[in-house]
Amino acid sequence: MKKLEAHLECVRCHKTYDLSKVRYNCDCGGILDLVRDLSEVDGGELKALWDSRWGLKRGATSSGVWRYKELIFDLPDDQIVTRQEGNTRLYDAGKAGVYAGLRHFQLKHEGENPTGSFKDRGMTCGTTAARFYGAKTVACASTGNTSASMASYAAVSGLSSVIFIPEGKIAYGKLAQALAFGGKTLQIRGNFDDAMALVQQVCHELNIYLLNSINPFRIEGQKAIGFEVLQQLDWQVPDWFVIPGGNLGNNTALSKGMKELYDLGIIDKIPRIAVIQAAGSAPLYKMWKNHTPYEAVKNPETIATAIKIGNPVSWEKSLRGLEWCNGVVESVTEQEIMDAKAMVDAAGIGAEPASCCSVAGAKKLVDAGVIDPEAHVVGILTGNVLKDPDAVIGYHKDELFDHYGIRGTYANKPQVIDATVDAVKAALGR
Ligand SMILES: Cc1ncc(COP(=O)(O)O)c(C=O)c1O
Ligand SMILES: N[C@@H](CCOP(=O)(O)O)C(=O)O
Repeated sequence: MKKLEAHLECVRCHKTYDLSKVRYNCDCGGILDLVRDLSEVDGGELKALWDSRWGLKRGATSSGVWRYKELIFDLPDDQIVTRQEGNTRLYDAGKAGVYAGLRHFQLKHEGENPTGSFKDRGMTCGTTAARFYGAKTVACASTGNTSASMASYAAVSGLSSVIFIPEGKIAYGKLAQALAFGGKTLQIRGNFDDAMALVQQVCHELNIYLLNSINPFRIEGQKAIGFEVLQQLDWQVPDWFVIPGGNLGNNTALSKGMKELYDLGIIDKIPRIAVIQAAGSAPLYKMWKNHTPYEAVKNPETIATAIKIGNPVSWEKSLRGLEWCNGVVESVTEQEIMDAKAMVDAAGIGAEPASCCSVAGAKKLVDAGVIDPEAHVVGILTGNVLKDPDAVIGYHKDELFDHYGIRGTYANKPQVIDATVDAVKAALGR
């Protein structure tokens, strides 16, 4: 297969740049996409190549990202930084499907990636790009998962990493990962949006390579979530994808990837995408629902700390993606997130709170008549259940009301009993 040359293109003014220099923004301020000319590509040949790599046991293209490297970042295998990410399972939603009112509901579990979230798909590509550009240090702002992933991939590839997190506002599992993997962790007095603004300034001034999803290589890697779902479905296209939205890189990647497959003739329709935001952190939802200009949310709030983001960097790309796929945006309350999570967890699948916006949102859209109960829907679970144990325990002990107004509707309360058989019998109702 002939290598597809890529360049950067501004989403706002369409000015192009070659890849010789690191760039995240256009001169006009717009953010950049990695673009390839697909007009000469034989989609059938590409699909056959990707299918031939399915199930490979070793080597870079056994990764669920680099299997598709022609449309991700086409480098020789020995230049690729990988932890064999991807290859995550696509589950039947079970109880969570019944809860959402859907007969054909599947959940793609991105929490099964090496560091427990979808970020690994973007990070394998981002750190490969960091090495491509000769960077020594990488940095990110994070609500937790990006930093866990970046710290790991930086350690694997011999780069140092600097992490900017909002102090006290990220889940413990994620903070633990950042520290364990050796990321220099700076806790900012402020929220994620403050950290995001700061890290961009710092990377510019100190010549550090930025690994948030404003980096177009991150988006390319995350496209592989959608590619892999379609390959798992033998290239049958679901009617809908439902995906949580925070900094809005992931839905951007999903829609970009689907559009590319459609342009290549690999799929014959673009699935619709529903982006789900937490009601207290929902700038895209507000804009989309009210047809108003973009406005950041000043003090974003939600128990789903991964998506506690008021000023997402990829909102423009998100809107473009919604147009491509006839998408919708929905918002869900704190109670809806945690009840949906209880269902995902009780189905034996499990995921962190932000992930469960997919299920809460699917239910809401079915109830509203937007998604047909007979539709084939794929929800993306973005992070592992163990990332945020406090949220799980708080819900099941019904201790979240005072702070979040959340009741443990489906709580599985732990019980304290005496160490006697009689006490066990009483507890089991025998
Ligand atoms: C677990 C989890 N789910 C969802 C999201 C939202 O993804 P995005 O920022 O790409 O919209 C994030 C991060 O923002 C996350 O960590
Ligand atoms: N949830 C994210 C927020 C940053 O998102 P990114 O995709 O732009 O890196 C996180 O885990 O930090």
